[in-house]
Amino acid sequence: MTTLALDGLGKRFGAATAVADLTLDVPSGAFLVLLGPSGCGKTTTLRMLAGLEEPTSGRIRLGDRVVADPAAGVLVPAQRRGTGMVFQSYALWPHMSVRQNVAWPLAVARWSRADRTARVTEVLAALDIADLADRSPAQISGGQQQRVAIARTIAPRPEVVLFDEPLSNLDARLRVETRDLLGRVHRSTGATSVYVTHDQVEALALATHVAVLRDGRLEQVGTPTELLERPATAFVAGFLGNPPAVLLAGETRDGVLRRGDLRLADVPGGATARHAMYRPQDLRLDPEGEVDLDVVESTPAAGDHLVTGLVPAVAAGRAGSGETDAGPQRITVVADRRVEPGTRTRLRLPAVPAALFGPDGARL
Ligand SMILES: Nc1ncnc2c1ncn2[C@@H]1O[C@H](COP(=O)(O)OP(=O)(O)OP(=O)(O)O)[C@@H](O)[C@H]1O
Repeated sequence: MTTLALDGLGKRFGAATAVADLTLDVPSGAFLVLLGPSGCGKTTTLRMLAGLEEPTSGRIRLGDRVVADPAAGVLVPAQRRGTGMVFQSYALWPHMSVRQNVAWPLAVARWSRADRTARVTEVLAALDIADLADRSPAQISGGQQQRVAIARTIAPRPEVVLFDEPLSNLDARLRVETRDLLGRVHRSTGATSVYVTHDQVEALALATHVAVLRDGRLEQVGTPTELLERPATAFVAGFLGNPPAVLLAGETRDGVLRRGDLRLADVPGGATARHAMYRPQDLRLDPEGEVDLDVVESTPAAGDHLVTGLVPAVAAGRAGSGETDAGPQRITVVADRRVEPGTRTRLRLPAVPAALFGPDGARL
């Protein structure tokens, strides 16, 4: 079983930095999801783990083996890392049957014929595709092709399985089905897995650990619950969760965070706060509330309604010079009734926000 440790990992492409100083450790058997907006460095990190990209700095350890350490001249080639990768495009051999595709890496690794046959039968059954064994990739659907690609990757029992947005070419229903299947496969193989996505619903469903990246840097790594309950930065708070936490921007004056005339929170210890965080379920729609909300969407969800609206910008002149990002903010709250889009209502805030974040985004 294999732990995974990145230590100060960095990758530059010419003058551009794709990944900077990435340090994280996950235990053996973890399902680590790399999550973040487009261009934040997820795929580059995954490709460095696979050995498809050479780091410019730092170190990668898989178990007790250093597989990349440019300062020490170490770069273990992809095929000797004990990793397997599932791509967004299924990349099956078109001229081979499903069975032959899955057997291929075992033949390359010189498994005996008997072991190959037994293992192929086992993984085809695990992925519910035994009845497709003799078809060619052209004769099966996209969802089935992705199952074959997953079967082919896990067949040689890699210690680390890497997934690069494997579900993004599937329709919504197949995405959920295949996601469940991936969870099942992970639980049964126990292989340490690293999974790249920008879909946080997928991330929260599968992950034992989530690393949120932004502009090539790690914002936070932890279990999904840790990140949801104790986000380290305003970015994580506003990115993760369905719906994510609500952040209201304001300005700290005389130890109080204010949004225009509204007092959001006392700020302890002479610190400067920039954002107050509220959990969507702690905000109530109330015509007597403190904050206006211009409703743009009202979606039924599990007996409640997700009401999305814009909190208008703080009036010019009242915001104060330091308050740069108090413009209209799109937020979603959980309400017990539908609210007509196009109408204005108000939000009642709890007396104390769930967290405060400073001007650098860090939690106070
Ligand atoms: N081969 C390359 N040459 C130059 N720049 C690159 C190369 N590969 C990636 N980059 C840049 O590095 C940054 C990180 O890219 P990366 O593909 O890792 O992001 P990502 O988080 O996976 O994005 P997405 O979700 O859109 O796939 C981006 O700014 C990208 O343009």
